[in-house]
Amino acid sequence: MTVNDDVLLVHGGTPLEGEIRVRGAKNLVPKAMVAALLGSGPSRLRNVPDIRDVRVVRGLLQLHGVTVRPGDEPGELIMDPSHVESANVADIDAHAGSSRIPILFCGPLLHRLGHAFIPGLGGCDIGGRPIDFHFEVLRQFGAKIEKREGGQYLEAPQRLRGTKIQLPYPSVGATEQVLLTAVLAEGVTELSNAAVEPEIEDLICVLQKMGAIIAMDTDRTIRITGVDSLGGYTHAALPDRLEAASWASAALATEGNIYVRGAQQRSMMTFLNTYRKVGGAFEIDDEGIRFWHPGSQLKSIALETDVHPGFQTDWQQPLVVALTQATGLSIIHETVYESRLGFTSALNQMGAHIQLYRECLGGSNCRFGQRNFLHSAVVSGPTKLQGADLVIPDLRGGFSYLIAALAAQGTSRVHGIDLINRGYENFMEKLVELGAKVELPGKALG
Ligand SMILES: CC(=O)N[C@H]1[C@@H](OP(=O)(O)OP(=O)(O)OC[C@H]2O[C@@H](n3ccc(=O)[nH]c3=O)[C@H](O)[C@@H]2O)O[C@H](CO)[C@@H](O)[C@@H]1O
Ligand SMILES: C=C(OP(=O)(O)O)C(=O)O
Repeated sequence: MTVNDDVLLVHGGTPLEGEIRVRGAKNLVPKAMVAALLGSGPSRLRNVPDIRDVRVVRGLLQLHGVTVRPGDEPGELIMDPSHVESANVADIDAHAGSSRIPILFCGPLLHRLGHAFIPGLGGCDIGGRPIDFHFEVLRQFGAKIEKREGGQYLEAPQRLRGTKIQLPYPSVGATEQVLLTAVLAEGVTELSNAAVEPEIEDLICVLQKMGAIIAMDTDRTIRITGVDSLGGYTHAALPDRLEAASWASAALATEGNIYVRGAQQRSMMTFLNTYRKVGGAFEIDDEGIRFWHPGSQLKSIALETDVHPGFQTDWQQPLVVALTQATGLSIIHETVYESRLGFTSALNQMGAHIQLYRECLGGSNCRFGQRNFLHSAVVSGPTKLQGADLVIPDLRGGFSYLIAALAAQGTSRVHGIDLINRGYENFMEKLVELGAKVELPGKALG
């Protein structure tokens, strides 16, 4: 369901209980869809969630002449790039500001067409989010880049060449940029200081199925041997570990019990360790993970976000809501995005005690220390939360507000809920299934 109405009424105080299912990861599926552009034949992607970022990429692929149609199974997409060369990309501007994904079209389009136009990016407003690494690596491959009205124009005067790249920081997007470009470049590319998130490993699996040669070393080095052509792939996307953790945090904050079908231990090990330290309970089986509040007091913790295998930054915001219910002082050090703690001011209006600091309060000094970024927090708990008027600031912050409203006494009005559809499939139906008391004014739910 797509929610057009912008306000959700949340009557808090009811534990979330029941079962929901997570499907393919928001941070993998759109990239696997972009990879289909590299193939000479059709690709088949399974476990595709119905979220806005997928719809955006589907639109972009179609604009570039890729035929995208549902397969026989629910959540299956078949993408045929046979007609990319003859596509007319007139309406690309309509996709400006839609998501982070358009930047990843650079390599595939340069290989196929010799040129690309990339509209301005969207994504969550949680920091400056520059794309300098992306352009720097594309230049190293031999691309020419020019700023034009509404975006960036790129050209590859000749076949892109493999190169030696050292990322200044293990950026997920820049690592994917290198992978999607190097697979068809001439010769070998060696990427050091690469990001190694599970979604990147899954993208590597997709590319290997297409015929790519990619080796991952243990020291964040990825070596790609370019090939002359790639075929299509058949792949089931890895499940969304970020959505799964959001529901786990919701179970904890509302004193509930949620079975997340599809959640996988392997990609969530760091989150699970932290969840246990906070006092959350979980049980893993072959189909998913059950998360619940065991009834005892929750414990405060010190937490630092980091690149994989560290604590993923997208897990941070929902867990902070649960930490408002823990006894004592929790310390959060956000080291990936400089402005990702801004969402806490609304939690304070609801009754939380969260103080932000410019200093690095974790065990390490990060890129944001000694600068003007409120990127550390001290959460003092437990505090009773009260319903409030909330405006959704970003994807995970938005889901965190939903959790806070569900945990609070009284009614909250949550504005801007459509943003959550960018990364959480059918979240309203899931909330209703879990017994949440939510209302879209003027509409029946459930
Ligand atoms: C669609 C998608 O997969 N989004 C994820 C992806 O975002 P995304 O790929 O945008 O995140 P990056 O890993 O690139 O960003 C990490 C850090 O590097 C900086 N940076 C990045 C690129 C660049 O050219 N220059 C630069 O300075 C960013 O400002 C940020 O501080 O990884 C993030 C980190 O796990 C997740 O939070 C996002 O959910
Ligand atoms: C930051 C996120 O996503 P994006 O990179 O798409 O803005 C997120 O999923 O929390």
